[in-house]
Amino acid sequence: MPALEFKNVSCRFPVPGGIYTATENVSFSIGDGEFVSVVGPTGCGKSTILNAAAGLLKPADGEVLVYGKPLQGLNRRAGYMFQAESLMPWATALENVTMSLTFRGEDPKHARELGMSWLARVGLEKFPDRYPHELSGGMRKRVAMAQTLIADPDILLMDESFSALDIQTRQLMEDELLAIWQEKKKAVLFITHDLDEAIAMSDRVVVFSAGPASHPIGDFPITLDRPRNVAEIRMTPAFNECHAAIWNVLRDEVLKSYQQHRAAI
Ligand SMILES: Nc1ncnc2c1ncn2[C@@H]1O[C@H](COP(=O)(O)OP(=O)(O)OP(=O)(O)O)[C@@H](O)[C@H]1O
Repeated sequence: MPALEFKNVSCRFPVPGGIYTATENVSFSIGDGEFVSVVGPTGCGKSTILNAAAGLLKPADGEVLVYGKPLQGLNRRAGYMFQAESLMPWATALENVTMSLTFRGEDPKHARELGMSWLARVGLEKFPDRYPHELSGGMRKRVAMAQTLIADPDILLMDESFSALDIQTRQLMEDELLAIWQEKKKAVLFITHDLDEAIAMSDRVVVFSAGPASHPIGDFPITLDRPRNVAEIRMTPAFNECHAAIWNVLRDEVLKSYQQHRAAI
């Protein structure tokens, strides 16, 4: 049974003068423990689909199934990691990481121990008492990753999670995420505008068409060996073959989207 399934999901938004159909009849699924990336031109509905999977947005038509059950309300089996900073500025790194456990009423000693083990897992065991403004952007992302993973969600929803980072830090974070994923085997829906990142990380890459009424137009299995080092794998011929095949489909959509934006200016 898939961890997450989109069945004919259409999402529409009221806009001045009418209704904008962002996505139309989106159907694809993510198996338990599978890492799936969604790529597509800007504004094609990637975040919209992720919000529908999180239960933050109710589709106008169709449904999202979580382990076979129609999603109603928030997706409680999922953890989210967005592009924007999600840490509480008034809480230390450790307090941020353990926040969900604290809200759940977990024993504080247990929460602290688990929090410290997650901080160690992301390489921040020496900084439990630092506040977000005392950490670098990469360190804050590590705290956010530990904060998401400590709740042990079955599904990870990640929206451009690393795109604000410099390239070296980004690759370190990607490797870190892959190492944790390899160990814990969560189902991952990974939204990115970066095709290289999508291929390096994923088991499958789903390509969305340009909007409006965006929908999947390609679903590519990525059979590159694991474990992967995201910087090294980009230099292999197999990676380049995947890239060429997917870009062949994505290129036209990116051009369409670019022309639409130019026409709208
Ligand atoms: N609340 C909203 N009201 C009106 N239109 C919206 C709303 N949310 C999204 N849209 C529109 O729906 C389309 C899809 O938006 P979405 O943010 O999902 O795209 P995206 O693929 O994630 O974009 P990007 O790659 O630029 O982050 C866009 O045209 C956007 O303007």
